Parts: sequence; structure tokens; C-alpha cells
Amino acid sequence: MKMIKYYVLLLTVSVFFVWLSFNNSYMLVPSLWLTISLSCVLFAYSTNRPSLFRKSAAGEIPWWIKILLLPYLVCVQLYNGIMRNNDSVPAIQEITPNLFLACRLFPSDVETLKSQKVTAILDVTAEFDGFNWSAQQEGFYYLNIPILDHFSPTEAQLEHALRWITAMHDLNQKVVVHCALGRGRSFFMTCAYLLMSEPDLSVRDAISTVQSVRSTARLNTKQLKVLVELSQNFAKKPQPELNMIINPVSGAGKWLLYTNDIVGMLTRQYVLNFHFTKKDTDVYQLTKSLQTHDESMVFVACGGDGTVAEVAAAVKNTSHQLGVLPLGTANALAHVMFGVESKISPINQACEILFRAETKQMDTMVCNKKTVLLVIAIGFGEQMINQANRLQKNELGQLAYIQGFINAFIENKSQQIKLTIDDEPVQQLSNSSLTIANAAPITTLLAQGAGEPNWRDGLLDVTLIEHDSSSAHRLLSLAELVSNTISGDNSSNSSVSHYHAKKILLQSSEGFEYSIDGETESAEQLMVEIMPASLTIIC
Ligand SMILES: Nc1ncnc2c1ncn2[C@@H]1O[C@H](COP(=O)(O)OP(=O)(O)OP(=O)(O)O)[C@@H](O)[C@H]1O
Repeated sequence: MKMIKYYVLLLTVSVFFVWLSFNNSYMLVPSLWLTISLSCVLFAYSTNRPSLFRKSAAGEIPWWIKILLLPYLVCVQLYNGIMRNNDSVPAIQEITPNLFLACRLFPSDVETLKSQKVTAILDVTAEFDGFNWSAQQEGFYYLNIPILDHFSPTEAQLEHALRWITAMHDLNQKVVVHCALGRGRSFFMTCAYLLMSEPDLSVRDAISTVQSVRSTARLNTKQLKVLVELSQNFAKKPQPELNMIINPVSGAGKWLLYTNDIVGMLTRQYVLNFHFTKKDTDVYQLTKSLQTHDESMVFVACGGDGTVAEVAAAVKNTSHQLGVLPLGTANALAHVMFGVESKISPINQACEILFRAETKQMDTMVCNKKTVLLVIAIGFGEQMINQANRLQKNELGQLAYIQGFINAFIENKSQQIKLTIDDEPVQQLSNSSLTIANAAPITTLLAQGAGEPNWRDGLLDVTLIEHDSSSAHRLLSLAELVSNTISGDNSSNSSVSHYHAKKILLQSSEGFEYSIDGETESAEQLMVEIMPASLTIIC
């Protein structure tokens, strides 16, 4: 191959320099550095290993690779700069109204991209540090698919790139694909995209469509062969899909913050179908309207626990699966399902879980015909959520809930309520807190009457804290809950009671407020039942 021959020649020359400069340490170090650098590049080219450059999806080459390959990187950048300045075609060219082709981009290209309303950059080079700094600063979406010069993408790389461009178009973003000079690798990707989006187009037509705009674009024989093969494979191969139900305001707008990461990662494996909610969207109806007879459908709830519960309501008792992308404020369900790591690296972890696609059957609750996954709370739990409104959650994040809880604890309202557990006699209660839980992380302390509820045992966990005007006693009750959380039982409790049940009835003629998976409502009666193993969840 041409590139390999060049690099063998250059390496031979540099080895010759090493030999010449053996007695001259000033010359020996740079010539040895050049030789090592060229040897690495030759190895990368002869084994088709763009990963040698260690360029990340965000376009960064690590500093130690930059140092190791510095002589090579300086030379290619110089060569690229000269060639770009003397190119007979403009740096950036429009191929279709939402797809552009370009050579390596510089910060000075930002204005041109903005004037063309291009907002997404697909970089298919392995050897140049990406456009990441400006992508972040200027708000571009960015993905790197590293391919060596004169080479073709692998099947997985091509699929990733095509799904990413499609996703960006679905999000109404104009995409520019670029390589070093906008002649080979980016031309390959652009043709592949045209072939995918217009199945009746022939390879010849796709090539001439692009060449009619960018006359310098051309493929070598091997690239042409791979383009034909891979495009045919892509058209035949079923593409797994994720139906993303997205609440754009959850967690103070986390979707917008993480779109680049989420789309960049998930398109590695999935075609993404985006469905955004509005304030008054009936998420249950939206999800139901998307469901078909295809048994393998996956619905990913991208939002807080409120959004997840509504998508789950539509998915339960079907063959479809629920995925969770925790973009809310508290994300209690993700904490239960995915563990504490979901607090540290929620997006990466959730995407990895979606890649593995392993499922479990989860119990759900029905409360007055509404599906609930986590907790129904009266008293402290409800007051805490009531006080943490959207504005406070936007400002304080999870601290809004802590502040809400402290206020509720100080106010210490008592709740008069009649409780019926399964078919047992009615109890008249005076409580500070009553929670009915299917699943709750350890941080939902009020639901830990006997440790963390088991979401696969076919039972509800009811935890009661008696009303007590003494703050010291109330603090003691909380301490007991902490101890239950650690020990997993409630045998020593005095003011905290715990029951297992399949069915709970709560009644109050005066009516009462309650929270249900993070949203607050009011009623005079609540009938809560467990629905064992009714939801297939990816976890
Ligand atoms: N586009 C939108 N604009 C404003 N509100 C919206 C929009 N889409 C959904 N909502 C509202 O968002 C609420 C659900 O929020 P969700 O539970 O997903 O996130 P959160 O409240 O930030 O997180 P958490 O439940 O973890 O506190 C619902 O009340 C719904 O009406």
C-alpha cells in the first residue's frame, strides 16, 4: 500500500540519520525520536491500527502519545496546512442541505460553520487532535471515528458514524464530516450516508453527487470495494433501536448538557428514535402510541423518576423492555437498580447497561390505577417533595430534597389516617410518616423500616413513624431507620413499625396529600397493590 511504502522509505532515511549521528549526541536524540515515531506510525499503518493514536471519541490525543509521535505529528500538520492553503476547492462544502464535507477544521472555520448553521462535526481522522476544545466552547456536537489516511472504516465504525449522523439530523442538526483534506475518508463516509439514506442510489451516483461539488474527492480501489460491501451489509442488517422518551427539563436540563455524550455513545450500538415530552404531555399515552407488535421494542426513559414511572406504566405487562437514562434530580430508581455508581458516572454507566441489554423482572405497584415503581409517601416524604419544587431543584439539585426534609421534620405535622393491611382489621393511625415502598435506595431513609425494600419479592414494604411532638424522639426514630438500613431488620424498634403486605388501603375523610414516585397529589382514599414481576427492566 502507498502509505506503507512512504513510511518504510522515511523510516529507512531516519535510521540512516541515526547511524550518521552516532557520534553526535545533538543529532542522535532527534533522529532517534523521529525513528521511534515513524516506527510506531508504520506499525499502525501496516496493521491498520488507528487506535495507536489513542484518540478519544471527544477528539483528544493523550499528551504522552503526542510526545512520542511529536516529529510525525508536526510533519503531518505542516503538510496538511500547506496542502489546505493550496487546495483548489473550498475547505467546507455543502453536499446536501444538512450534510457538509470538509478538510481538517481550524478555529478560524468556526464562523463559516456558524454562518452555514452547521452544529455537528464528525471527525474521521486518527492523527489530528480533534476539534474538541472549540466543540465544547462553541457548542458543537462532536464525534471522532479514528481512521488512518487512505484506509476505510471497519463495519462497526461505519455503522456508528451513520447512526450518529442520522441521530444528529433527527435532532435537527446540520453535520459536517471531515478528514485531513476532505478527499478520501470523509468522502467515503459521505457516500455511505447518501447510500443509506437513499436506498435506490447506486454507488456510482453517490460518488458523482459528491464529486460534482468537491472535485478533489476520490477513493482508492480498496476503499471503493469496501464502500460497496459495507453499504450493502448495512442495508441488509437489522439495526437495533432504542425509543428514547426524553424529558428535556429533568434535572435542570441534563439532556441538553449530556446530548453529545449520550448520542455519541449509544449510536455505537443503536439507532435512536427521539421523542421529547412537554409540560402537559401524557407520557403514558405517548409511549403507548409508539408501541407495535414488535416484541423486542426497548423504551428508554430519559429523565427523572416521574418520567421513568410513566414510561414504565406503558411498558409493564408487555413483552417490551424499559431502559433508564437517569437525567433527573434524585434518580432513585437508577440508584436502586444500578447501585451507588449511578451517582458517580450516571451517563456512562447507564449506556454500558443498555449495551449489555440484560433484563430482570421487576415488581410494580398500582396506586388508584396509577403505576408506581418506588415509593408512595404521606407525611415527611410527601412534604419533602412538595417543598422541592422545579425552581428549587433547578437551583439546588438534590439539596432541594434535603432542605425539604429538614423543613418537614421541623414542622412535624401529624396525619390522621385509617390503614388496612391485606385483609386485616382497620387501624386508626396518627403518624408523622407513612411510606409504602416497592423499591427505594438507602438514601430514601423513610422507606427503610426493615432495610432496603426488595423489588422482586412480590411484597410491599410499609414503614410507619408514629407522631411524636418531641424532636429528640423524632431524631431517635430516624436513627432507628439508619440502623435498620444497616442491619436489614426492625426487631428492636419502638416508634418505627414495618409490615409486608400485598394490598394496602389508606382512608381519610378529610383527604390527604401524598407523593407518588416524586410527584405530589391528593386523595381521600388510596388503594395500593403489588404487581409481581410485571415489568421487564434493563439493569
Ligand atoms: N418539556 C417540559 N417542560 C416542562 N416540564 C416538563 C416537560 N416535560 C415534562 N415536564 C414535567 O416534568 C415532570 C417530571 O420530571 P422528572 O421526574 O422527569 O424530573 P425531575 O423532577 O427533575 O427529577 P426527579 O424526579 O428525580 O426529582 C412532570 O411533572 C412533567 O410535567
